[in-house]
Amino acid sequence: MSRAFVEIDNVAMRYGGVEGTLALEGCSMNVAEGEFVAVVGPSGCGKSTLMRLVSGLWPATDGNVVVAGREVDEPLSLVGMAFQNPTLLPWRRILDNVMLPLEVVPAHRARLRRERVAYEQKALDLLKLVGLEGFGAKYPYQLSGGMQQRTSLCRALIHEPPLLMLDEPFSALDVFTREDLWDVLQQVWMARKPTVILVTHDLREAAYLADRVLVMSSRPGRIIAERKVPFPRPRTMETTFLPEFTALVADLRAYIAAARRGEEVV
Ligand SMILES: Nc1ncnc2c1ncn2[C@@H]1O[C@H](COP(=O)(O)OP(=O)(O)OP(=O)(O)O)[C@@H](O)[C@H]1O
Repeated sequence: MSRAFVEIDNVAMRYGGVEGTLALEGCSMNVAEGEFVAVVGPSGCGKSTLMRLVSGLWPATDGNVVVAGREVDEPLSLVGMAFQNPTLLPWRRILDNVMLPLEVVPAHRARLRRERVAYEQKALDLLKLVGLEGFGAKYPYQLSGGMQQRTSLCRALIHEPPLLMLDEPFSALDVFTREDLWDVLQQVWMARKPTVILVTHDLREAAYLADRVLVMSSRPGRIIAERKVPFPRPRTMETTFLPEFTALVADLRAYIAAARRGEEVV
């Protein structure tokens, strides 16, 4: 970990003009290159908004967002995204949905033409990793919501982006599948060390996966607390039974409860 890869400086975001909803205000945070950061906070505090600004999907109303040393003013190509709503293209098979970033990101397009078979194998390997072996030829409507969410995780990973933006990527999954996918993500992070920003409501998930957990205030959202996560990797289910893990989750829960009441967090 070294220089900041993502720099968010005093950002505000208001939807719908001057009378609209102020989602973020005075929001600042840095994420180092190769760091795994989780963002937690009360419902509606602006977490998804923050993700959209960093990914370049929306411009900030005020303040600066810099990624890899460049002001973000258009959708980023170095990012892999998996959001709450998987938004798969219904007319494309699962394998073709996973391969979509390779067709969209210019650096991969030419290589895809030359090395289609190798890329397809990589997509199939990813599908296998998330438990979707044999589903590559299906269409999204033939898969459950959770399976579509897993597909969207594969799509976020296929082009090995240096920045992963994950907005509740596991929220539609049952607890066992979710915990399996924590390990998949942990494995991917340990192997490649992408910079990751994960938004989640699941405080165990944040503590299991992240190097650092940032807590947001109620809307308008800003970062009001941070906790480093000290547990060595690979973390396992045993880690989650440690008293220190339980204490960390309890602290995060208390921060969010205070934020919901509008209290300052120390
Ligand atoms: N496209 C939009 N147009 C207008 N208002 C919006 C839009 N998107 C979000 N908002 C508003 O901005 C605020 C923050 O929303 P956002 O989705 O970023 O919160 P969140 O923390 O991700 O919520 P949750 O935890 O419930 O997923 C909310 O009041 C929401 O209604």
